[in-house]
Amino acid sequence: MFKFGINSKKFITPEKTENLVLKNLEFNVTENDFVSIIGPSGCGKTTILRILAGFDKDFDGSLEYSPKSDNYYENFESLGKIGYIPQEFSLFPWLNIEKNIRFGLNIKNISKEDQDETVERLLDLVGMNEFRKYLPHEISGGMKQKIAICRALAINPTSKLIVMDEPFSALDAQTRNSLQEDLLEIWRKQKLTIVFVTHNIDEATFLSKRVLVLTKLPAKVLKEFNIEIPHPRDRTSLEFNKIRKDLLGYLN
Ligand SMILES: Nc1ncnc2c1ncn2[C@@H]1O[C@H](COP(=O)(O)OP(=O)(O)OP(=O)(O)O)[C@@H](O)[C@H]1O
Repeated sequence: MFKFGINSKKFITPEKTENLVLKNLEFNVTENDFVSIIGPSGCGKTTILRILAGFDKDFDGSLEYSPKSDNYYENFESLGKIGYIPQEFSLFPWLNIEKNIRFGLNIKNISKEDQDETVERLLDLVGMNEFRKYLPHEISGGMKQKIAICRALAINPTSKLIVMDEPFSALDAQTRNSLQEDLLEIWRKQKLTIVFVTHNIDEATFLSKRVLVLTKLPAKVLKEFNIEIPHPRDRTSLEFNKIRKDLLGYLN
């Protein structure tokens, strides 16, 4: 689907020195992939997602969309086809759940009927129809993140690429596990392609088709794992724990 090839990505520090964050970092993402990125703290994972989402284009390298071998941003970003889901719940506190989902559709001048249809479909998708009139502070953290996912899907109705930056890290273990299952369901139903950053090895093993382990700064891909265990995955199985152990070995 696309090839990420960054020769270098630098930041200027407050001391006016160069901080080389990414160096010769390459990976491919295919249609309907689920790629997780793990690596030491501060190694540049968010920077990669910000580049993928089109928020930061100040780097040396290229993003190639295939099979057209066109410019990645022309295919994705300019058409508003990338959904970005940050770590923190990014809902408007003064709008109810339904209006939060509808917000992006309003600014895109989508007809009332099409908006209604999209809102219904997404609320059904995450099983939150009965909470449509609730305000964000009246629902749980896990629910908020489900609505954030709906909003990303609503804003980009033709979106196929979703990038997620530790979206479940603020949640308790039980909620996190159940949202992981919901996300896999959404990924399957919507035929999405997901690039997912996490610190949690269990989460990466449970969700991903592939896991990229990054080095410390300047980051490149240390190891790529293909996880071929069919879904639903059993977190207590031997094969699951073997992958978890291997990932941990590389991360350390
Ligand atoms: N806007 C910025 N200006 C200057 N330096 C930045 C900026 N954004 C990130 N950095 C630097 O880039 C490096 C990578 O940061 P980034 O947030 O991408 O890492 P990360 O792997 O996502 O971190 P964590 O695992 O802690 O969430 C850090 O050294 C950080 O200080």
